[in-house]
Amino acid sequence: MQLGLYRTTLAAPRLSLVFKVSFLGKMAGTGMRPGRDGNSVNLTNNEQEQPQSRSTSSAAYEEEFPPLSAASSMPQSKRRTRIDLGTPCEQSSEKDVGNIGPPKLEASTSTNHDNDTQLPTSFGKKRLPSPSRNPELHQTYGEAKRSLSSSCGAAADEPFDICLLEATDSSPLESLVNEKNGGMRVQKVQSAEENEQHNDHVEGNDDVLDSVEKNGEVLRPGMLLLKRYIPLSEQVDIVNRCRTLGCGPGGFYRPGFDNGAKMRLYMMCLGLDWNPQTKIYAKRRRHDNATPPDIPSEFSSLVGRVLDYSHTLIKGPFDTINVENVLPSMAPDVCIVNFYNTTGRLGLHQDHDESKESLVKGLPVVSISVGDSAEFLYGDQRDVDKAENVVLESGDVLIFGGESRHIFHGVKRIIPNTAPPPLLEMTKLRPGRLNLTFREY
Ligand SMILES: O=C(O)CCC(=O)C(=O)O
Ligand SMILES: [Fe+2]
Repeated sequence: MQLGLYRTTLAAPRLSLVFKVSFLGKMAGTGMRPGRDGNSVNLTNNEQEQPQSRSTSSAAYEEEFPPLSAASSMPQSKRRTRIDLGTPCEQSSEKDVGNIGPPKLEASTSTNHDNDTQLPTSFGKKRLPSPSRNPELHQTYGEAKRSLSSSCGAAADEPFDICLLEATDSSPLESLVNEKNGGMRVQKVQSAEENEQHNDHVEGNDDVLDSVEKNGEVLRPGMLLLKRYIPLSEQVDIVNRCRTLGCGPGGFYRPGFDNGAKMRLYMMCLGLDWNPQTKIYAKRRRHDNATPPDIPSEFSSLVGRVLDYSHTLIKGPFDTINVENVLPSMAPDVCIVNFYNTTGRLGLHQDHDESKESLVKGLPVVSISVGDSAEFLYGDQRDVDKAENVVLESGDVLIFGGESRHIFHGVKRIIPNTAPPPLLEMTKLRPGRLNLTFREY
């Protein structure tokens, strides 16, 4: 793969550009295709679904857990305990982490779309707390023992708390700023606009919170990586906001499958819910009928800035290029927020459950990483051995749209202890990685 041909770098705010772009003529939304099976479903008013569904292989999202029925017929020594089911990230060996291809126990990929038109059979009935929602089982680390003061996640059947302790107010942030600036008080940047404005004027300022040495790189046509795009202050805001939303209705949960498999991550959707089992977007969650929280306006404006910046990168000195053909703009109405423990991962998959119109236009996915770094794989096929590997660090933004909208991608592993220490200090984010992917349905 001649990625070098596509590389473009832009270090901001110095705006030093190195263009080696030879691909710009071949965009214009070509090569786009809708979902593979094009199945559509008509959903009841109760769920108010968007009428589009496609079948991604469920296997990409599942981990290698046997169905519960299979587990009960296993020898005791091989059975997974209740703890296993709740915390595979902590309990399972990492030997197979490198293999994120098709799981050894291939799950059924057939989706019963008839069922998708119904409310879940459990609707209206009291559910027993599932192991995956028992906070005890998430307590991986020594610190977690002390997390009982956490504002959520301390009682059964409450959402997963991505932070270990009560979130702190702005005082530690300010004290850190004071420390780093020799006692000079720096106002915490609040809004996205203020933040941008601030970033434009911090050249030479090595303040740990807001100094960014942004580096943009075009990985492929329509696929860009913006290194360290998000300043620390904004990363803190993102964690705090996700934490608060994640503790409320429609917050973080650990998606599972009918066969007993569980994803190796915690998920929360904003705007619309995406169900990893049915691959369907809906206004309510299937498992608990909760309505996903709205996307905070700060998040939406961040996505707008990211796309504007990406367009600047793509355009470079070539005024004649229509950047919309290379990377169309979009207004996100969906955000899938994933939290990966340090042994979390996500198999290679395509994001192609959005509307046919969105996919045909190549409306981009904007992916934001906060916390521990991840080894991220991407490629043309669902083949780990042929995939490119890039490390996504805290504050990085990855965009894939246009010709790259259907790229296979996944998270091979989380690299422990790589989150910026001040971020952890200020947010008490658990060990692991927060990822937000914005899309327009
Ligand atoms: O965590 C990531 O970087 C990728 C997440 C992703 O691919 C998804 O949520 O569809
Ligand atoms: Fe994805």
